[in-house]
Amino acid sequence: MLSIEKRENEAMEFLEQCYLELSKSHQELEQRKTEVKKELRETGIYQHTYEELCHGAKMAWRNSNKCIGRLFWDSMTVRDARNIETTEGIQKEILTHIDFATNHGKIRPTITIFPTYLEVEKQIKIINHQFFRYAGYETEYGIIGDPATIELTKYCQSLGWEGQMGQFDLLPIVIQIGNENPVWFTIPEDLILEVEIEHPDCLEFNDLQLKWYAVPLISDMILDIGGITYSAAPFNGWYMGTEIAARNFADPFRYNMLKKVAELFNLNQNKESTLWRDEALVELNKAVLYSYKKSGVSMVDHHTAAKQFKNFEEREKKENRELTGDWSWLIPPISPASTHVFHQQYNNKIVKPNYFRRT
Ligand code: HEM
Ligand SMILES: N=C(Nc1cccc(CNC[C@@H]2CCCN2)c1)c1cccs1
Repeated sequence: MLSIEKRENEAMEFLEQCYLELSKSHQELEQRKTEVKKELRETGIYQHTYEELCHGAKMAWRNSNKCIGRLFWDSMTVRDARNIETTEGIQKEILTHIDFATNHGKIRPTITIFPTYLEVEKQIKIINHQFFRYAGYETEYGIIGDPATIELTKYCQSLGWEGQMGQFDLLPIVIQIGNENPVWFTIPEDLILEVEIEHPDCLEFNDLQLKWYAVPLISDMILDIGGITYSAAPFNGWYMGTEIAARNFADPFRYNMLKKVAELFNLNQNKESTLWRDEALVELNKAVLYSYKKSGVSMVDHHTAAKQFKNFEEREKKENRELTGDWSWLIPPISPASTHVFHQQYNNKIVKPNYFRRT
């Protein structure tokens, strides 16, 4: 927990940067700093104006070193849900976020910010890592579904949720206020947009019966703006194809599909040097990009994403802001050296506002 002193310094630093970027007058800045100092001294916390909250959430995205998608940082929709206090209210806001962000496939980067409290017993926590995620089941015949969610699946079952033991059962969303009993709910069918994965040139690809959800919606990161941390601030963008095709479907500890794809394309798996893994990965990535495009669901390929990131680098330079980045996350998992990112170094300094993993 931040000391009052530390929180005040972070608040002042944020207000100076934020008001400068919003071209506010010196007067407005000084007046606001006085107000915030007073509120902090009296209550130990302070309430952001909507403008500060909105710009702060965008600055946090702009400062996310691991994110290749930051060119569009200023165009995010920021939904202020700080007036919501009940689990019913939270559920309604979450479903409205999903509907608005999905937008029938033309995905809108969006964040919903729930209230934050000093009192631990009032803190809102969304248990899920992402709103959309498939269940993982350990059975005596092996694992069904996504191995990455086995623990969360067991936890949801302990709360009374019953899965269908399928490869792609969407898990419920679980929220908890303070130490109250967690509340769970399923996402209504009409709000769920998924993409069936097919290959542009190989009909048998459909036999793999692969699909994935349209909207990546991270719900377990903490938004830190000017010394205030928001523990429930779910945000979404659109997927980069490699996330699904080179990791979720390809990792041996996820859906582990490379062998099956190689069989489908009659690739010679007798020795590594036939590069059958690499060929299977490319076919899988082509299928994912083709399927999202065909379904009208937003997605970016890793080459286009790298070019957009190059634009971001140039624009940040023009704005006289020091670019920060985490090279090991910014390079895509396939053909990394075919992008400029691989051949460049990035300063991995942590700048706030930012999004942080829950510890
Ligand atoms: C608009 C399209 C976007 C694309 C294509 C994109 C792409 C990515 C990718 C590929 C990663 C690496 C993820 C992984 O390897 O697991 C990433 C990480 C990240 N992105 Fe973005 N992003 C987008 C929008 C956003 C938005 C709207 C936010 C927040 C407002 C955001 C914040 C982050 C953060 C915090 C991480 C690091 C996550 C972690 O530490 O685990 N991104 N992004
Ligand atoms: N395209 C996206 N991908 C993304 C972004 C942040 C975090 C994640 C999930 N990363 C964790 C997984 C699991 C370990 C390595 N990757 C995905 C977005 C998700 C939300 C906004 S954009």
